[in-house]
Amino acid sequence: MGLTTRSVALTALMTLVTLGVIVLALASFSQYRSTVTSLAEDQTRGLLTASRLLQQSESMVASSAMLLLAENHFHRRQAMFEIGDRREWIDRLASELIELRGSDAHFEEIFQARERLVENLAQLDRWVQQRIDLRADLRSGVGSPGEPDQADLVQLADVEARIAELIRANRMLSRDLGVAVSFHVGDIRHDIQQTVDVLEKDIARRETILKSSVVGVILVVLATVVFIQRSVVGRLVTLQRAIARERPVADDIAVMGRDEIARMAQTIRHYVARINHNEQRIMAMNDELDFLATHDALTQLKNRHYFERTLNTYRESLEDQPYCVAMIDIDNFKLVNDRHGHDVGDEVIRWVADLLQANMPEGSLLARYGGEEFVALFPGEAAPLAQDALERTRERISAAPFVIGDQPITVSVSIGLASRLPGGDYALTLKAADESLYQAKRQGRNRLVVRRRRQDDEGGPR
Ligand SMILES: Nc1nc2c(ncn2[C@@H]2O[C@H](COP(=O)(O)OP(=O)(O)OP(=O)(O)O)[C@@H](O)[C@H]2O)c(=O)[nH]1
Repeated sequence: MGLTTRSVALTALMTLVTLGVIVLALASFSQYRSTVTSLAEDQTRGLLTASRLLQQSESMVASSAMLLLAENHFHRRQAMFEIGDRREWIDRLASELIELRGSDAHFEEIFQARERLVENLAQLDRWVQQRIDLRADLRSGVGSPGEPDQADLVQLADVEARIAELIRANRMLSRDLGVAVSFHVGDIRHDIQQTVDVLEKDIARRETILKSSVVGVILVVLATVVFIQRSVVGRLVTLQRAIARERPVADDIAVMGRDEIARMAQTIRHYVARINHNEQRIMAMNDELDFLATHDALTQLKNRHYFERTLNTYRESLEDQPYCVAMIDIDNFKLVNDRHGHDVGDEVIRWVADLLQANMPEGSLLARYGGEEFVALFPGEAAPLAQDALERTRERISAAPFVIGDQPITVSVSIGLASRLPGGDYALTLKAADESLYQAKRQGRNRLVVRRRRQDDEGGPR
């Protein structure tokens, strides 16, 4: 599976889990809101209605006091009108309660108490009516004027007693009604408690689900981080380290898997291999160019350019130490070319170069100076050995003729050797060696002439 696919899968998973948590949280909030609304609207309204019902019952009983105190029929009817009004309210509030919670046993008690209360009040009304009439009779002196009728007095006392009894009964009924309403209120509170219990359980359950979901989200996020660290960052860092080396090696670039980074690593590996290959070719070409720039193609000796460049680097150290320079030239070389051809002339130059090189003391430098001419530098400890080495080589060249096919060719060299002139530089020393070479040629060739100290070297030659 590619990196893109894995990233998309992880992102989709994370999005799904996060969306799940959000939906769950929203659903919980919505449920809590509807439960709280129901608590606030229905059950709290039920409580309020019940308390108003209780108030109306008490008011009804209180109205019976008005009835009790009525001294005429007008006041009595007024009190009864008030009682009727309370009764209507009690009915309305009771219906409202039934609508909210449905009917139960306590409603039966409430309605019975209310019915009996209403009946008692109607009875009370009749007794009060009778009392008003009796009192009116007694005041108007019906029977014997000036003296109250004994029968009326007895009847009035009887009515008063019945009224007192009804008042007591009404108080009891009022208490029963209050108790029934209280029970009903208790039921409502029980309902509220049940709703709260269910809500608490539900909250606890959803809390557990939400916590698990949050742990799930954290795990998915951690998995994503680990995945990115291991599959992307870690591999990129390894790749970066492999190619940040001074000389990256293709085999050090790990190609793991078949995803995008693996393909990129494969491409980089391919390029590193190509770059290394090209670099090796360029270095080989550089070596070759360097060799060609510093060597003579025919003899493989160092060339004049290299010789002079080396002298420049030696210049300062050569000031303080002894050295000598030799110029070596093949004798009558034009004749070799003319008699045996240019190619044979080349072979002779190579042969002389090899012999010279083979006999040079350690630390010395030999170069082809041009044509059939060579130059040698003997710095420091090589200088005292120079003359012997050159003499020995010269003798070997002239003693062992160069043979081409079955034809021997006599070859000899003339050598001019000069030590460093005091106060003089390399160019003067080289010139002195060249003069000695010229002397050797003039003295008959095949010899070595050492530049001796002269009067005009004052300052001066040795
Ligand atoms: N085969 C061959 N000949 C060369 C090369 N370079 C120079 N020559 C020849 O070397 C010859 C040098 O001749 P001269 O300078 O007259 O010197 P010489 O004949 O050696 O005589 P002396 O130096 O006086 O002994 C010339 O004929 C050049 O053409 C080379 O690389 N190969």
